[in-house]
Formats: sequence, structure tokens, C-alpha cells
Amino acid sequence: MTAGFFSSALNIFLLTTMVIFIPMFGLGVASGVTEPLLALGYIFIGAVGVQGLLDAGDGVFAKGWRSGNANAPAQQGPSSPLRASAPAAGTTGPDAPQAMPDEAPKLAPDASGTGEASARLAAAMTIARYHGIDPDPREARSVIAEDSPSPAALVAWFRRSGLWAHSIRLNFHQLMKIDSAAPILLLLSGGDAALVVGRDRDRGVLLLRDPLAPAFEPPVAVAELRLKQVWDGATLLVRASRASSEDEAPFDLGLLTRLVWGEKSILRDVMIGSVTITILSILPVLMIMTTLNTVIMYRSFNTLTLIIIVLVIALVFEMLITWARRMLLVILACRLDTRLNLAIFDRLMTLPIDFFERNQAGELSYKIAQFYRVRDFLTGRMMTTFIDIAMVALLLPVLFYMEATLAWTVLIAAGCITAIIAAFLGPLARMTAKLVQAESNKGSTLVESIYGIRTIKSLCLESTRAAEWDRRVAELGELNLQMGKLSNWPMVLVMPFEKYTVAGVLALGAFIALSSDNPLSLGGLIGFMMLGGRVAGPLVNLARLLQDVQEARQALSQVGWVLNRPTERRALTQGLRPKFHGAISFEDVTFKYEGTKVPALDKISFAIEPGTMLGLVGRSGSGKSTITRLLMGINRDYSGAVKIDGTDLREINLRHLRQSFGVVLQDNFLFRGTVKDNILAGRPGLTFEDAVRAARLAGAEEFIERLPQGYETWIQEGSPNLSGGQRQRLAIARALIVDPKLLILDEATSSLDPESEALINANLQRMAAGRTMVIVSHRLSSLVDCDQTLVLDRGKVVDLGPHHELVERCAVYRHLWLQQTRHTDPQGKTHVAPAPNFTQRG
Ligand SMILES: Nc1ncnc2c1ncn2[C@@H]1O[C@H](COP(=O)(O)OP(=O)(O)OP(=O)(O)O)[C@@H](O)[C@H]1O
Repeated sequence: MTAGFFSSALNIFLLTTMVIFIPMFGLGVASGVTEPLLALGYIFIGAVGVQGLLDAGDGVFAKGWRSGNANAPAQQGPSSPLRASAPAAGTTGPDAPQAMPDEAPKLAPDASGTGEASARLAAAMTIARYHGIDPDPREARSVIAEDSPSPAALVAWFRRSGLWAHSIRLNFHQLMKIDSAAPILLLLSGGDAALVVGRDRDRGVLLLRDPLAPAFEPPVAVAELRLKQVWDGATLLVRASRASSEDEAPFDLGLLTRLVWGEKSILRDVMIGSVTITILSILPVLMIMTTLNTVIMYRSFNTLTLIIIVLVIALVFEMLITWARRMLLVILACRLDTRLNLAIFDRLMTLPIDFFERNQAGELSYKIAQFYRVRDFLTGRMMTTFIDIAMVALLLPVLFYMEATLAWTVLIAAGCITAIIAAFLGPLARMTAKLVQAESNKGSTLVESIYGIRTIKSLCLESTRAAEWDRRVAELGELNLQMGKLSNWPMVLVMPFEKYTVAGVLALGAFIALSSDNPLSLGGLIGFMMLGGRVAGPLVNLARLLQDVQEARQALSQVGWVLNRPTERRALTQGLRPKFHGAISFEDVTFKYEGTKVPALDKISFAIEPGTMLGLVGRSGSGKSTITRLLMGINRDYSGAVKIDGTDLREINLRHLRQSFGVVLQDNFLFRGTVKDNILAGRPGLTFEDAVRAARLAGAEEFIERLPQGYETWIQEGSPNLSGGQRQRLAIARALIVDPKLLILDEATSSLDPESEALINANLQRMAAGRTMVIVSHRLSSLVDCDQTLVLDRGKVVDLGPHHELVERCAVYRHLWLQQTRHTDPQGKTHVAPAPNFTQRG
């Protein structure tokens, strides 16, 4: 029997039981003779509740983290009979198979695997192509690393590729009923896979395609019995449309609510547990009432013994269910936490680079860290409120049954508490916004100071930073004080109403008992007081929830400020993936940075052949780095066209473009890890030999071999144990390891000492072999050997040509050249050329 079946049965059982037993409680109270019946009822409810919760808990543990329902394990066992089967001759049933988008997917050499090992990967790639996504086999292999990828890994890959995917268990008949023409991925035993491409409902067979078979092979007709031998129901459904809309959905309360709602089964079980606990918690109250009313009056020891036994049993069940409910809440919190973390990082990685450049790292990290408040709200207050609602819904009718007047007063007291809190909500929200901003400022100052500690220390800026920190702390302290003062008011004002629900009820109840014709029994009064307190507390919590929602909203707006930006997801997952040769052309390209008035590039046009070594020169701010940024797709809102091998850059898949480029900047970040890890940079399929080859080409081999542990030497964050030249050569090796067709060196040698620079320059020609290279440098001596040099000035092209021609004909270039080589002039003459007119062309 499945967990799902059991849970459904549990719900029906429990609801039925409650419907029967709740009125019985009332009857029991009224007659005072139903204790044995009640005891049996509680035992039954408790038993069913505990078993249900534990069962649900197991289900939760079994689920994968990433996918919504990725609990279908990778199977082991015999492989698919598909390949051995005869094709489905004449399969022209009512639901004929749809055409596959391509041949059996061609995987990169490192992605091929053998036979069944890559069947799931091949099937996933076929489906992606069907939905118009052209996946990169290398990337697919890096994400789906195992030979027999699990459903969770496949779902993660589909989502990353911009598709909606869901792992689910289906049976043969459900598959037959699906009307969609899109192929469905069946995960067969032994890591194998099959694609459902059609159905012949007249014959009652599915038309399956082997993902590794050539496209011209017809699909195989498979009946239920045969499929069952290799398939236990593990299925992946993939869709195109919903993916992008969900991934791009704003990061707001709606999205989070959907995320929580995605855990319906846990929520349901928590609710069941809460209802059961509430019912069990009414029991002691009823028992006390009975004790006071019956046992004492009639000195009935038998009833007392029975009551004690029932109370002990109820207590044990309450403990068990409370434990199970807590476990469920912990699991829920962990799952939400993990999902939020994954979603946030995923979104963050798809934001464009220029967004990170425009905003301070400290501010960004602080704002993103605010998500913990949202998480706490979702898994803390919101959950307890969820539980409270169950309690109030169950207890209120009981209270009204016991004494309507008293119940009304409790409700009115709770209403007054809500009104008081609601009145303070506006000012509290405004104060919260100020507090969050002040905390953000303080957090940014701290993070910035840590990031910039080198500069702070070397420029002796400690006291300036300390003064700023003091200011931020004082500002926050002041606001915290104001917040404390403000929030103190509602807390004090609600006290009389809170107290009323406990002590006031007793007094009023006694008064009613004395003055009414139908006096409330002593037991009833005490029982009412105990239950009244249990209702008032949750009602007050409900009111306080309003305040917490405000706080969560504020925190969410901080996170949303970072994450709700236009992402590059579409460009990263869609577009052409051509094989590059390396021809580059700029056609009338004009580009302006956001917030600036003057264009950084102004009608730039030039073209170079594949394999060209292109130098970019010009004064500071002339637009050299901007050209490389456009080439890397960092900035895409330019006019004109940038083309690679004649294809407009904006039509090329961004991930593919960046993977095809090697880039070395002036300051390169090396990750914590060994030298080898840094050169390989986590790229799958690359070996130690590749790392050695790249290091040799980058001129890094000799210093690596001199390091204490060679390629295994550990590099700290920020690589303080390497010199600038060593760091740059490692960065070059890292860029060269994928053998890029385009290599960009942007001021890669500018900060190096002459010896390190000479070392790298000496290798330039070797590095350039077989690829197009774009080198930005202020030192013209590094560019003498370039095939072409592009001279820029104030965002315009001044000239393009080899060094010897430029020295002759380009005044700007000649001026820069002479400035830099004056000291080497054998005649010792200065300024043989007149100062150039910078607007002059050619
Ligand atoms: N992120 C940015 N935001 C706004 N303006 C920018 C940005 N980056 C560069 N600029 C401006 O664009 C122009 C071209 O800058 P770019 O960095 O391309 O010049 P460069 O020739 O590489 O200069 P340098 O040799 O000093 O690195 C400059 O005027 C610069 O101020």
C-alpha cells in the first residue's frame, strides 16, 4: 500500500472520527457518563494520527531536495528490452508518434559515455531540442555528472536550461490518457530511459523511442506487461512555457506562498497533527470538569481511576503527536530553507554582470541575507498561526456550547487586541522600513571594510572607517530605541484584554453562575477558563501576525530589490551555438553606459579575420575595455551590430559565447583550492595533463614546479601566496585550458613587473596560434607583434593597421609610441613627432 493511499485513508478516517467524537464531547460533558467512550475515541484518534504523521514524515525524508517531487530513485536492474525489440510496424494509430527534433543527440566526446550509461542524458537532450532549446552537451555533462542521472539531477538540468520539469510516478494507463504531443521521459531500470512519443489507444500500446537509436528508426509499440518489467512508474514531464514564467516570476510573497504551498502534503499532515493535539488537549479540561462535578459530588473512586487512566493515555498520545508534528515542522523548515537558497543563488547567477558592477558588494550581500527573516517568518510565525487557526476553529464552538455569553466576551477581548495592534501597524511598518535601511547601511559598511581592508590599512583609513561605523551604529541604536518605545505601547495596552481571557472570565463566570437561573457548574467554569485561555492566545497571535507580515514584507522588498531585476536567463538558455572560427566585426556600434551622457563607443566599425592577433590601444577612457565587454556579451543594449563569423552576437547563446572565450583581466580572482583546481576551474572532462599543457602554454609551468607541492599547492582566497605575475600566468592557463577560439587579454600584463610581463609577452605568439586574440594594453611594446592594432580615441576608431604602418601614418599611435619609447631612442632625442590632433583620423 502506498504512502499516498495511506495518507488519504488517514484523512478520511480522522475527519469521520472527529465528526463523530466532537459532538460526543458535548454529550459527555452534559451527561457525565461517556468517559469510557471518550477514552476509546481518543485512543483511536491518537493512534491514527501518530501513524499518519510518521508515515507522512517518511515520505518527506524520502523526497529529493531540488525537485518538487523527486522521490523516484534511480533504478538498478535489467536493461531495456526496447533495443532488442522489433519496430512497431505500421504504427499509425489514432495518436501517431510525433517527429523528433533531431537525430539521436550527438554528444561531445566527453559526454558520450557508453550505451545505456548516457541514455537518460540523450533522452533529456532530445526533449530539450523538441522544446526549442539547443543544449550544450558539455554543460549537460557537467550538470548531469553521473552515468545514471537521478530524476532530481535531470529536473535540475531541465530547469537550468529554461524548461519546466517535474518528476512524478505514473502508471501505464495514466500515460495512455495524456494528450500532450510532447515526448515524455520514462526512467527505466538500470539507468536506462525511453521516450513516449505516441499512443495507439485501439491496440492499448505506447509508442516508445530509444533515445540512443537513430531518428529514422520507427518507435517501438510496447504493451503494459512488457513495460512493467523495466519501468516502475518513474517519469519526467517536461514543458516549455511555464518554465520561463516561473523562473522569471518576481521574488515576492506570492512566489514564497507558492513555494510553501508546494509542500502541501507536509502542511496537511501538520494540520492533521494540530487538530488531533487540540482535540486531545480538550480532554484534560473535560476530565477536570467531570472530576469536579461528578467524582467529588458522588465520591466515585471508579470514575476517578478511569479518568486518570484516560488522562495518562491521552498524554502519551499528545506527546507522540507533538513530537511527530515538530519533526514535520523541522523538515518543512529545512526543505524551504534549501529551496529558497537554491532559488536565490540560481536567480543571482542569472543577473547581468553590469548590475553587480553598479552596486556595492556589501549592500548586495546584506540585502540578500535578509531572506533569513523571510524564511523565519515562513517557517516560524506563519506556521504557528496556521496551527493556531486549527485550534481556534475547534475550540470556539466548544466555548459557545459551554457558555455563549462568556464566549462572546472572549471573542470581543480578542477583537480589541486586534484593533489595538492594527492601530499601531502603520507607524510600526514605517519604523521597520527605517530600521531595515539602517541595518542595511551598517551591514554594507562592515562588508565593505572587510573587502577593502588592504586599502584601508595601507592608506591608514582605520579611523575614517571607524567614524563611519560609529555613525551607522548610533543611527541604528537610535532607531532601535524608538522602535522599542513604539512597540511597547501595544504590548501594554493589550494586557488588560489578555488578562481578561483568563482571570476576567472566572469573575464574570462566577457572577453569571450566581445571578442566573441556570447556574454554570464549578467544573464548567474552570473548564471554560482553561479553554478560553487557549483560544485567546492564538487570536492574539493572529493579530501579531499582521505585524510580522510587515516585517517580512520589508525584508522581502530588500531581497527583491536585488533579485527582481531583468535576468540573462533567456540569453543564457536560448540562441545559436555556432562553432566559432574567430572573425570579428563591429558595424556602426554605438554604446552608452547607463547614467552617462557621452557614448563610450561612438559609431565604431572594423573587421578582423579569424586567427588575427588584434591590439587595442588608446588613451585612458577611449573605450578599449568597452569593446571587450561588448564582445563578451556583458553589455548588450548597443546600437549597430557586433558579429562573430558573420552571426550577430545577440543571436548567439550567451553561455556558449562565454564558454568559447578565454578572458584574462588585469585583476583575476583565483578560487580557494589547489593550483590544479584553479587551472581546471571545475570544468568536467578535463584532466591533469590538460592543466599541465595549459600551464606550459601560459608560461606558468616553471614557477608551478618550483612551488612546494607543485600543482597540488594550496591557494588561499585572494591568492596572497602568489606574486602578481604568477597569478596572471595561472589566470592565462585557466583561460587557455578550453582551447578557446577567442582569447581576450584586457590589461593582463599592466600591473606586472617588466620581467613577468616579458615572460608573458614572449609566449603571446605561441598562445595566439590557431585562435583570434584581442589584447588591450597601455604598453605598446606588448602589441608590436600584433597583426592589427585598433587605435581608439574618445570612443571613436582612429585607425587600424599593423604597428609599422601605424607608426608611419597614425599621429595618435605615433605619439603614444614615442612617449613610451623615448628613453630607448638611441639619439636621445625627444618628441620627433608633433603632438597629434586627437580628432584626426588615419
Ligand atoms: N561601468 C561603467 N559605467 C559608466 N561608465 C563607464 C563604465 N565603464 C566605463 N565607463 C566609461 O566609458 C568610457 C570608456 O571606458 P573604458 O573602460 O572602455 O575605457 P578604456 O579605454 O578601457 O580605459 P582604461 O585604459 O583606463 O581602462 C570612459 O569614459 C568610462 O568613464
